[in-house]
Amino acid sequence: MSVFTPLERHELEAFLAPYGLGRLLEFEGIAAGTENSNFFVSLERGEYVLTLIERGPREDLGFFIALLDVLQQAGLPVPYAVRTADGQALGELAGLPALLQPRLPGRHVAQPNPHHCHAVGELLARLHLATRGEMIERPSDRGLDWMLAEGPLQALRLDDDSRQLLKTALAEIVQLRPRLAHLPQANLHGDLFHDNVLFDGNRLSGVIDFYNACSGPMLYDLAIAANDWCAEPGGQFDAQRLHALLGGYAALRPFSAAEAELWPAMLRIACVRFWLSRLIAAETFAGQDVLIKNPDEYRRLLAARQTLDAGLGLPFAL
Ligand SMILES: Nc1ncnc2c1ncn2[C@@H]1O[C@H](COP(=O)(O)OP(=O)(O)OP(=O)(O)O)[C@@H](O)[C@H]1O
Ligand SMILES: N[C@@H](CCO)C(=O)O
Repeated sequence: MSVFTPLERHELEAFLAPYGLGRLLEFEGIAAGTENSNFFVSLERGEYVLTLIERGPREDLGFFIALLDVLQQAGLPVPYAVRTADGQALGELAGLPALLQPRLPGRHVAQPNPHHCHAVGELLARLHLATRGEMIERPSDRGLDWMLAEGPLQALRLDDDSRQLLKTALAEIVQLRPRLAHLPQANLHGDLFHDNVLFDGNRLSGVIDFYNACSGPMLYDLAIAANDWCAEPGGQFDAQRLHALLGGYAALRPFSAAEAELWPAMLRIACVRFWLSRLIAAETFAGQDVLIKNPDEYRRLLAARQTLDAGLGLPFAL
């Protein structure tokens, strides 16, 4: 399971004392997740999730805390940082930065349907609208520069067809880069997969795992979500789910003409990002007891995105 840093009860109790939330009743490592160590923590005064941040520089944590405060104030169901009695959001446990957040209700959906996709589209639009006015700058550490640096290295490990597929996609990124920089921007979730959203019945009750959040083109966030929420196992889009996601989004934030034009390319870029990160994770954690997601799924998605079926473009382009 993906608890990289196990905790002893006594060290957790010492960490939790300044929050003033009562005695520790129970805690349990969470198997899901691939990047950080997470624990469900039951305290006398409520249910929480403790995250030990395993990846990324500590100075970025101020960004996550500030962004989640903005989103919580905008009414989004997010895991903002609970403060200690003297106002500290960020602690340290087992030598790692540590955050305590409310445990959000609901469960992950294994098989998203159009209703779920519509709700995710709306949620993403609300997230973008809440931040576009006063976007908090943070370039993604897995942005275009990273793709162009890592892509050629990972290409060396691939078979001929896959290498060609990746190289074509990287060349497209180089060519489109100046236009991508002019797309409308906001803060992005950056990883809005179905294992990062909770539903309580039909109600979207939580969005979690903001550790890939950044600032950037809003269209990129939508492409990441579309690739995960609306694809068939072979990589092709399910038209009903895709229309539901895009419709839910566009009802709150209509698309621009430039976004409509760049949509097919943005879907491919979002495939490259996760194909590469999964290839790297598979290599880094090979043989370890850590959840490793299949890189090949994103090779298939990228191959399927070489052409976009008529009717699957952005529906409400201006
Ligand atoms: N605030 C929360 N409320 C309820 N459940 C949560 C919360 N935070 C995390 N979880 C649970 O813990 C699991 C792992 O958390 P998360 O996805 O943040 O881990 P990660 O290692 O950072 O992720 P990923 O692999 O998605 O990048 C989630 O799938 C969810 O079930
Ligand atoms: N959601 C990512 C893992 C975390 O970045 C993936 O499915 O590859």
